[in-house]
Amino acid sequence: QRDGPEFTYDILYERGVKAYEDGSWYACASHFYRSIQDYQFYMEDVTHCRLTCKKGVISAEAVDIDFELNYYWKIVKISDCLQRCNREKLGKRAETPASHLVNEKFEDRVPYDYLQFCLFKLEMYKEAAASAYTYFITHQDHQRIIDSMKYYRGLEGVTDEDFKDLERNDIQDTYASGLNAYHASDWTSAIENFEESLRLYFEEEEKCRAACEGPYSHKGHPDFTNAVADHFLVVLFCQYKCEEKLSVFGKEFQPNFVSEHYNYLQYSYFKVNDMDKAVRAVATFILFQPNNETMLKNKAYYKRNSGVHQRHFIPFEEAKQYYERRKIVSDIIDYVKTKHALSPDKLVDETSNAWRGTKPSLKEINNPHSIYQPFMEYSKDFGVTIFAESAELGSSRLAADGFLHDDHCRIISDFIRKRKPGSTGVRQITIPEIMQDIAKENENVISLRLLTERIESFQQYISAYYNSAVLFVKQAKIVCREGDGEWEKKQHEDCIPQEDGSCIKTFSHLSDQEYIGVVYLTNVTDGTGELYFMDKDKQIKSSLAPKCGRLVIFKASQQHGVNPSSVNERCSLYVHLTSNVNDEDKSQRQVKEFLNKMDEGRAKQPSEVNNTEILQQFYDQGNIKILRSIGCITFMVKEKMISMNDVLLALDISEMSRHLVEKFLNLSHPLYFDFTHLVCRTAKEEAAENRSNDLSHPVHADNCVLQPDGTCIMELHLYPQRRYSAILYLNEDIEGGDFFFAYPNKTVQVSVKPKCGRLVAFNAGDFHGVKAVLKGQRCALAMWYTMDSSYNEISRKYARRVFSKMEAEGKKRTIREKNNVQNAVKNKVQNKNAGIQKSQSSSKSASKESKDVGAEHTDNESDVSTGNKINSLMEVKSTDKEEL
Ligand SMILES: O=C(O)CCC(=O)C(=O)O
Ligand SMILES: [Fe+2]
Repeated sequence: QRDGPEFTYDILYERGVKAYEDGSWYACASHFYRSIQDYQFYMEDVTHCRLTCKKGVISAEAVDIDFELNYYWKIVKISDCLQRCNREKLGKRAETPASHLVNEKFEDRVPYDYLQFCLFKLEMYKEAAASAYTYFITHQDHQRIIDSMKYYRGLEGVTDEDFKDLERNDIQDTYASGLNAYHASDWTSAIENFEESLRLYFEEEEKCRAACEGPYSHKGHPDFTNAVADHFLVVLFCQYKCEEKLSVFGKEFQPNFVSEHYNYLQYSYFKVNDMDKAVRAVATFILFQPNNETMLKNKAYYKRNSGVHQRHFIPFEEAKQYYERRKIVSDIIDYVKTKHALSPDKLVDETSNAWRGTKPSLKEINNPHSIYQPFMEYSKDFGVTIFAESAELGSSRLAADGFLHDDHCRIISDFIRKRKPGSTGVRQITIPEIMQDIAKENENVISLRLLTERIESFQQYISAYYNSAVLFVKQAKIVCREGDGEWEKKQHEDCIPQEDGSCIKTFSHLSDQEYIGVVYLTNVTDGTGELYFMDKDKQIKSSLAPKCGRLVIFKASQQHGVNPSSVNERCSLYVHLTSNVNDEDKSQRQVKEFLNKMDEGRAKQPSEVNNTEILQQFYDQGNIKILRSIGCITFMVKEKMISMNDVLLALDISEMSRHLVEKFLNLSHPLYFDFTHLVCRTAKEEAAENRSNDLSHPVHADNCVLQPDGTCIMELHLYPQRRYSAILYLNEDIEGGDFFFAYPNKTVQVSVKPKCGRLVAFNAGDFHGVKAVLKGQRCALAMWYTMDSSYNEISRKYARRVFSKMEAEGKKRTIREKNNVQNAVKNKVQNKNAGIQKSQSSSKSASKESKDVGAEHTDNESDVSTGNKINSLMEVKSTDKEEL
């Protein structure tokens, strides 16, 4: 068993991409090199297991029972062997394989494309040329890579030899040596090389076939035989391509690569007077190409002149097996293409040259839905938890929580604020209408991005749940029902309110291929406003209360209704999906195009990570009394619970901290906020004496999960994007609550007392914790920084936008008031104006002040060095803590 690598190829790939995006060329190259190497090791182990298990079991004695039982008995034994072998070879990795999307990237040689660019940036042109060429081998129509290769070739020091296929096996080289020897009439060496190249070929071909036996996810719920056949065919098509993949010489595919060996060999054997083998080589060649005239003439010659008979023409065994195997495989494929009940064009695209990567791979064609399958799994990691399924809700229905965070709910419901209720008291806005609003006011782009991204995720989630290849959005809209009980009920006496905002008298018959997904945007806490499902007799069978982030999925044909809510407003994002592409609402696509344009082609979505999740548990334990994100405090400003200036101050101070950290670490690339929040930890009631060893926040790192053995594992669904952390303390009138850096065994390395204005900054991978707060309330502004701009904290932009709008409205109001009152009492107007101006200017001066403070205090007070990690302590003269 190999020691598992610290990071597996999928993680390294992910990091490589990030480094590439950050312009960290060295990190990019090193991550991609390591990822390619790890992938090769990994695949070697996996195929080794497949081959040895199969050989071991196949050669074991067969039980003399009927064919089928015997066969599956063997399969069971092979599978048992495989599990053991994988566990032994791969250790923990066997349990958490990389997603097949990543594997496809490796199969398709995508890492080499990144690699060539990063190497180019590092001015490693020879290496860049090799990587580019390696990528080119599977992407021969790729203009950009062709241009890059031309460019590299023109550079000084780069020669033809540098353009080598880094993924090549030894077959080509050996074959080339054979050819050279042959042309130099060195028959012995020619024979040696051609025999070796054949041996390598058969070996590689076997490995290639074993590599095809990967996972498969089924469409629908096929019965046993169909499930086996489906998976088998996918494997078989993949295996059939192995010949194409290995029969390459130079950069060209050689159609008769295997049989050509026997052509050369027959002549070489003849030349060294090995008639026995020469005759067998003739027979082998004719097996592959029965109508080849030259070889038939040769055969006649041997018969005539060397006294050999027909019975001597025995093909070589390994070639014969290879040939017969391929013959059966191609018969099966022919059969499937022409006669199989499955639509053959769906099953395989004859012209596709999957391996060369210019067309979608066979797997995609054959199994399009599989890309969605892991999606639900993956969503769990983002906090989407299924809480009711068919058993509780009725068949083909699902409800889950956590699809949106509170911030998201507010941002999305904002779109509908200006809409007036219709005659039934329902407010709604569709995506095209949102687009129109945005076109008019040119704002809300960030919110729109969030909305479309969420709709898309939802669409994938629903597709995954119904195991459907692709579902199209027929309609998406936001629907709000006013919470005012009696009035609503009257409106709906003779019809059944629907989630889409309508109220229907009779159910129309909808296709079974249409689906509805609803995500609630508000909490309805008084037990009203439920969604309910009915059976055929209109009896209510199950119901569900709306709650921000809760999603419900059901078939459109299933009859549902909505109870009016009596107090709270009931808002939801309603998405109607269909399998019929003609019914697709094209505006979804327009929105995407629009966003792409807005983003200068960079259509990356904001982080989906729920940053407050981890701290939530402390919150639940009563340890943390205040936990506020920027989104949350922005909302509080809107609701007039706190003043805008206070929040602006927090934004500015955190911004200043970011600058400080950037400067202190001497970074050449900017840091972006990943997440900012205010945390206050309060002493527990119980006696302080008993708590001296308690921790308020256990030892952890901010971007990886500390393992019992002291290592720290980056989980892609957590926060690997976080590079640095900073905590700005806001008070010191407390006992306990020391921050500390820790050793991997969790013992204290060095501790820091919180103090108003003190900033601790560190590499997000450093271990740290917080000791119990013994007395008082300890408040801090926690900040996490990333170098990946696509994680840039959306709430910060949102807050700025909300505030500037509020300010603009404030100004408008001032002008309006001014005009109105001007004509009446001039003196009063002046006073009023003065008041408003004052508060505005104080907002500006507050933020300006804090910026000046930052400029004065960029120097750090003390350094704490922990090995190769960077920790730093800085003092920031902050304004009064009460301001926050
Ligand atoms: O409040 C502190 O001093 C540290 C908090 C922390 O480490 C975290 O929230 O991840
Ligand atoms: Fe932390």
